[in-house]
Amino acid sequence: MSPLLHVDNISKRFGGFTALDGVTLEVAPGERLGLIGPNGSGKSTFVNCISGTLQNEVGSVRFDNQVLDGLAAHQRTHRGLARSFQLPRPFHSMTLADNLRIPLLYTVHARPGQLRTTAELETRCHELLDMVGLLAKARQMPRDLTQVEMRKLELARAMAAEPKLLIADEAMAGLSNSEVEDILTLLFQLNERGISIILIEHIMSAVMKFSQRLAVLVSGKKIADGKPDEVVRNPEVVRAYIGE
Ligand SMILES: Nc1ncnc2c1ncn2[C@@H]1O[C@H](COP(=O)(O)OP(=O)(O)OP(=O)(O)O)[C@@H](O)[C@H]1O
Repeated sequence: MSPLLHVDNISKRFGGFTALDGVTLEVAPGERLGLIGPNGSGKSTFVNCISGTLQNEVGSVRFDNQVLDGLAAHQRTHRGLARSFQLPRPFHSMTLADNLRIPLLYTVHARPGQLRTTAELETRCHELLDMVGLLAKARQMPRDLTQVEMRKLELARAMAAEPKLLIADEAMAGLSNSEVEDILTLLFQLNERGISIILIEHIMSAVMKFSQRLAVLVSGKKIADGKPDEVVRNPEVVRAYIGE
């Protein structure tokens, strides 16, 4: 089976500093990949290059058999590549339902025929809020949400784009154990619907539970990629963490 995402040898510099140095990575359809690395190792830069927030100077990104190089972030989202942000970015002056209507409307325009009527759009909005357990708060504002609810809203907003691949960038940071479990359950449910997921996370128990495969970035380079229990025993990976 050909990979859904194929990142080939990408590099990114900020002035004289190399944040990503020739990283190659593949994600299969339906796969759950954990991406870890010490602080500043280049995980967010990698995600930003894949999702089009940043443009890599070297290398290429192919997704769903299309080359994404040069495309803007919104064009990549239209093609089925969505991400949630480390710091949720809702529209603060809008209700939760409106926070989903906006990306849903955007998806309609991007993919004509996907959602045709207002009723269909409302149904989808309802489904997304229900999926993340926020239906009862549809008319409330983001400021009324707890931290874990805010993360769920962020994931629902990413899901409004009907992605084939979801990149969850530190969706669990700062949450309690039970809240982490909540988010994990949600991510597993999304994966069961066939969505590939890249989980970027520092909480290792969550990463190990979730990931079918684990890749490790250190100083902008991929130093390991394979079965999670083998990767975490890899001496180079152990050194990178102990030396942090
Ligand atoms: N816009 C930028 N300009 C200059 N340097 C940057 C920029 N963005 C990131 N960097 C640097 O690139 C390196 C990689 O940063 P990045 O945020 O990708 O790491 P990370 O692995 O996501 O870290 P964390 O786990 O702390 O979120 C860091 O040294 C960071 O300071």
